[in-house]
Amino acid sequence: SIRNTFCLVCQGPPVWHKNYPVAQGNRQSPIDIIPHQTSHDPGLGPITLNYDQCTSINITNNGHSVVVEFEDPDDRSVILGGPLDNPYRLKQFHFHWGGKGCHGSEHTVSGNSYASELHLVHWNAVKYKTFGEAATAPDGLAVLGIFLETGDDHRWLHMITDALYMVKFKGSVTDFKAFNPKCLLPSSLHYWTYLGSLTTPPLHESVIWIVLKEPIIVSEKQVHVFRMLLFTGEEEDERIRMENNFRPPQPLKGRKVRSSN
Ligand SMILES: Cc1cc(C)[n+](CCc2c[nH]cn2)c(C)c1
Ligand SMILES: [Zn+2]
Repeated sequence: SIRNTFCLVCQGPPVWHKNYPVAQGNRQSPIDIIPHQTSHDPGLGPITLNYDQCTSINITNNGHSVVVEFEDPDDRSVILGGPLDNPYRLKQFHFHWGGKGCHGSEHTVSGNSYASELHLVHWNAVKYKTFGEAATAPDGLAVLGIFLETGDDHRWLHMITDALYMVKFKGSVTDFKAFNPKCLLPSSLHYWTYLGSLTTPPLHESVIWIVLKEPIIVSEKQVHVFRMLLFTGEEEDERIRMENNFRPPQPLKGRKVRSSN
């Protein structure tokens, strides 16, 4: 298919460094996590997710992923504890996935990738006035990463996949109220944490990553629904299936990955 030559993201990771030199920086994400090389830090407490008052707004296809956005005028839904010095406000969550039979997580574990990866994006509203400002600060964002492994149907993921039919085209959006992402968490909140970045341009090195060790189980059929989405807009004559929207692992550059107990 003719690559959308104007969309840098669509030309993929190898060319991003030309417009975003930080792509070759010292704290880029994702990374390959090698469990026995992580350092267990007894000072690293548990994370807490206070999502019970969260207010989801809508679900949208932004041409790179499918995103559920939240109201964030106050600390109604925050992540706290673990490596974080402040509560971080939930802003949005989205997914990364592969193509048919190809896995699509961003982080890998000992070189192994999962079918998909869910990112819950939070920002430090104690230190920064806006999400945009926080997204450029070294301690501005906290992203909770959750692996999706294929197996049985996930009883709540249907709420998301049923909505995908409404946002097939890039630029489409539909209401998505009263969804609490707590239903997408695994039973254990044990995690790995390290300092990293956004995984698509502008690739800001502003993310404290918290990656849960335990994946959630979803069915291949449910992952396949994500591949029905399109990178392209309704008005474009070329229809390009949204898949493989993950960045491959980046050099660790001497960073420490810490492990909760
Ligand atoms: C300001 C900002 C810009 C972008 C492209 N993103 C998405 C990049 C991304 C998706 N998954 C990991 N990083 C975020 C989260 C914030
Ligand atoms: Zn992401």
